[in-house]
Amino acid sequence: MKKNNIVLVGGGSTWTPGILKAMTTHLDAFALNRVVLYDIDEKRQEVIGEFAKILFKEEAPEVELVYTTDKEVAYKDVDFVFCQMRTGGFDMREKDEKIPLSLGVIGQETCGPGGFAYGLRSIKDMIEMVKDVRRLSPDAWILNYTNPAAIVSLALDKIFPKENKILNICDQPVNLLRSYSKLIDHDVNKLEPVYFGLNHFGWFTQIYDETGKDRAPELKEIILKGGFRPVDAEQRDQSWLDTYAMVEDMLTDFPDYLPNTYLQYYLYPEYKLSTSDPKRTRTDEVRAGREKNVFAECRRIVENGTARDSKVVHNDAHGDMMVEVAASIANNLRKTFIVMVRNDGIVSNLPDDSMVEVNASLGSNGPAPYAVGKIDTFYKGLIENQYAFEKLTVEAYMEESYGKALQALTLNRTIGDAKKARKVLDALIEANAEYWPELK
Ligand SMILES: NC(=O)c1ccc[n+]([C@@H]2O[C@H](COP(=O)([O-])OP(=O)(O)OC[C@H]3O[C@@H](n4cnc5c(N)ncnc54)[C@H](O)[C@@H]3O)[C@@H](O)[C@H]2O)c1
Ligand SMILES: O=P(O)(O)OC[C@H]1O[C@H](O[C@H]2[C@H](O)[C@@H](O)[C@@H](O)O[C@@H]2CO)[C@H](O)[C@@H](O)[C@@H]1O
Ligand SMILES: [Mn+2]
Repeated sequence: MKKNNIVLVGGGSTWTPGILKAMTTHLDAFALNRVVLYDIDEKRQEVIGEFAKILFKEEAPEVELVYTTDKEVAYKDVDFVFCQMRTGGFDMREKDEKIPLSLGVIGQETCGPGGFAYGLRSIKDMIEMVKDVRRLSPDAWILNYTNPAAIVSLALDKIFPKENKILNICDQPVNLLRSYSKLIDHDVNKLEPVYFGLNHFGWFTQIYDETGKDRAPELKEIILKGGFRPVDAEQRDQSWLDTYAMVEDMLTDFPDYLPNTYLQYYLYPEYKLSTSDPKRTRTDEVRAGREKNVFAECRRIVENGTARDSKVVHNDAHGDMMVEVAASIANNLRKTFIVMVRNDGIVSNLPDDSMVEVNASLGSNGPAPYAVGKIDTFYKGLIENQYAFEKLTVEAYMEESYGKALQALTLNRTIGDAKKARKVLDALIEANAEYWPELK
């Protein structure tokens, strides 16, 4: 089996320890030669990088581990790029959440005006990353997790239309599947989901088990009777528990399919707004929780010189999935994953150039998506509205157009009012002056 050279972009991310741990536990499936951690923030990178050296010395001593802030080192001769950057960091995520909330609309990392603002920041850095990678590693696979993945994937598809080695993926479907598997006490690896939609905007239509039986009806009944909690509820902050609980409401109103949790912001914007605190948002929870714990634990491990007793770097859906996706491509396994691809007729009554999130078999020639066919009016209407928002957002960036930005935000279901959209847009322009193109 070929041994791969990997670069993890956003090497100082809170998710990096878990991904590295997953790499060390999947070496039989995904062989490694060299792992480079790359970040633009030297301090963050050093803490996680020193931890990584200990982890790899203990769990995978044959693999070379390097960390750097030099992109010439990072992108040279790699087979796979795992990309998970956050342009503007948590300081800007906080503004994405708090500015809209202070103006009376939803403030969220990837949905509504927060996702719009984050999107305009991410696109620039993502274009630069793709160009750098292609200069230094023309054949590398770029596996992107950077959010807002819906907008990033659409922008990259428009800007690099001939690229066939960029794949955008989200871990939310796999994480939901793990939670369903717990509800019916079934091995998650034996469940086969069928899914359609846009990223953070989709539905599971069936959940087949190994006998071919669709378990979705049973799952819906269980959730409608007893609610829904994530598989790792003990490790979740309150906002994620509230989010999962909303699945019961969505199923009560729209019982056809099992919804992605992110649909709560589009279906119940007024309720979500009324239960949000503009002074304390998800960013505050992450800073006080995951970020603080991950960095403290990495420092502790470095001080002790061993990672063997560590809990923070445990595997979850995120790390496992990233490595399994890479393994399926590297070794032409053609396993099925839910990924983002250009529609091109997969959902036959949606625009060809939308980036849909659907099942695909994943091998060395990339994703081979499965056809979905026609979707019903309610779902088509919701998706077309959201897709128009995403497309206008990307066009606003590419054409540096204030008018398109205003159209995008006016269309978004979390706003739906042009005067509100203009207020939020103007406030976000001011906050993002350092990151966005000038919108004229
Ligand atoms: N697709 C998914 O389902 C999924 C799941 C989890 C996280 N994410 C995304 O992964 C990313 C990281 O999330 P996080 O919460 O760990 O954030 P984080 O801020 O902890 O980590 C991101 C890191 O990226 C670095 N960075 C910023 N710009 C960079 C650039 N141009 N080049 C290299 N590094 C850069 C930052 O310095 C930071 O250390 C975010 O985009 C997040 O939305 C996606
Ligand atoms: O608010 P955050 O930073 O905790 O999370 C935002 C991300 O949420 C989703 O990711 C889930 C993931 O699916 C699951 O495996 C688990 O690790 O929790 C994460 C949330 O904490 C979402 O899919 C990502 O796109 C978001 O970035
Ligand atoms: Mn996601």
